[in-house]
Amino acid sequence: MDSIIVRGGHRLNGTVATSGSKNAALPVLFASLLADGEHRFDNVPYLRDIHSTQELLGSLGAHSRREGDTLVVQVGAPEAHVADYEMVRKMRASILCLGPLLARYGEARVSLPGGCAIGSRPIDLHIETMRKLGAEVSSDGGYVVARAQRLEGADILFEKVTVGGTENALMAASLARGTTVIENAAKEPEVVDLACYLRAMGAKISGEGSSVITVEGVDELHPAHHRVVPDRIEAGTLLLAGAITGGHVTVSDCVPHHLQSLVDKLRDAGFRIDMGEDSITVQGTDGWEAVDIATMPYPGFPTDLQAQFMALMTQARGTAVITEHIFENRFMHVQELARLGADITPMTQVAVVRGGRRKLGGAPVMATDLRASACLVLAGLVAEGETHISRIYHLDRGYEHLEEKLAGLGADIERAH
Ligand SMILES: CC(=O)N[C@H]1[C@@H](OP(=O)(O)OP(=O)(O)OC[C@H]2O[C@@H](n3ccc(=O)[nH]c3=O)[C@H](O)[C@@H]2O)O[C@H](CO)[C@@H](O)[C@@H]1O
Ligand SMILES: C=C(OP(=O)(O)O)C(=O)O
Repeated sequence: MDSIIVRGGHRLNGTVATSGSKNAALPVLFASLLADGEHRFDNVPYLRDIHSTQELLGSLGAHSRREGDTLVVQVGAPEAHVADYEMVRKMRASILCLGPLLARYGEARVSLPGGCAIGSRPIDLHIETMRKLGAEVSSDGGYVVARAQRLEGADILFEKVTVGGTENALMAASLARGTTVIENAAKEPEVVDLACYLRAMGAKISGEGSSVITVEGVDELHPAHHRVVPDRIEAGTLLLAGAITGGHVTVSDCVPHHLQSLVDKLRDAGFRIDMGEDSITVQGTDGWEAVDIATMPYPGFPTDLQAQFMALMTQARGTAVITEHIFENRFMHVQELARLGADITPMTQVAVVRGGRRKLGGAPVMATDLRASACLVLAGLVAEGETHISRIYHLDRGYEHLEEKLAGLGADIERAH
């Protein structure tokens, strides 16, 4: 099993490019199920989750091939409308085939994703949405089974902001009869990117990026060409890598305003940040202050950057309070950071990080989930000696060539096979 070895103590310097977004690429790939023919997606990162999605789409009659960073998906009639447990288990985003399959074929059988390391990850809001759109939904042997002759537009008010739920609603409503109004919709850039692709396919959507989205259903959609938005979480992780080493790093090929909440917190901590048209630069500093964060739906501080920000706070002057509002168990990295010498008290939703410029020391640690892995890499960049991170397959689900990108900035990091 692969692991990553980091030898800390090098300031990062230089420019590094952002890849396409995992969390935006997955929904648009699932949206391709809504129309037969050839769909083209540029800027699709090489990631384990993308590969898993290709496998799942293949089992649903949508075969794909790579042309460099472009993924071409050829959609044809599937033999069955089933997302198998073995595939869904590998990747929770598989639930995003529920809306497209149901809207297109009038039936879907999708394995229940179950919980994962970061939390229980229920799908009740997805199911409720399909019911509101007129589907009959039941569960059978660990699968959600949904059926509808033709979905009917409806008013959907989400009791909680849900990114995946909003995405499934958008895809299903695009082929429903009549108008759907989604209230308390997620405003994440990945939702906006999906709406853009659906519109390119002929969908009639307005209001994406705000909390009310309106969809006028159409009878048919067609394949289209789309460029996946840059990965704001990868960009944020790379920026934090520069910050934690006191380095001077420019993260290019990103959408700076997608990272406003992180930039604000970095400035509060005392970092100098310059925002360009499609780049962000963090300037080296030798000391920074502790600042509190609380994760929130966009445009709030992203849950997917909480672990990496915690690594930065272990090196701050003072005490930072980190509150996780999205997932109930997203502090698995705390115990591993403690193995490197960090002083953190985790409570139910809150972790108290006592920084005080405490030196971390290298140690063997274990990645427990995707962003926790990135957090340990960042901590390893400043830990004295060698940090050996195992179970790195989590990282490969969401970061393209992370160790090459960091090595390009001057980090001493390598992958051991
Ligand atoms: C709002 C938010 O920040 N969502 C994050 C969530 O998206 P993802 O789409 O995975 O999760 P949701 O946005 O749906 O979840 C938001 C909250 O709603 C709850 N929920 C969700 C669906 C449901 O049917 N019932 C229910 O109770 C979840 O448990 C969670 O507490 O994880 C992704 C991967 O880390 C992040 O990129 C997203 O930014
Ligand atoms: C947890 C994540 O992904 P997923 O929703 O695919 O598990 C993530 O992107 O941080």
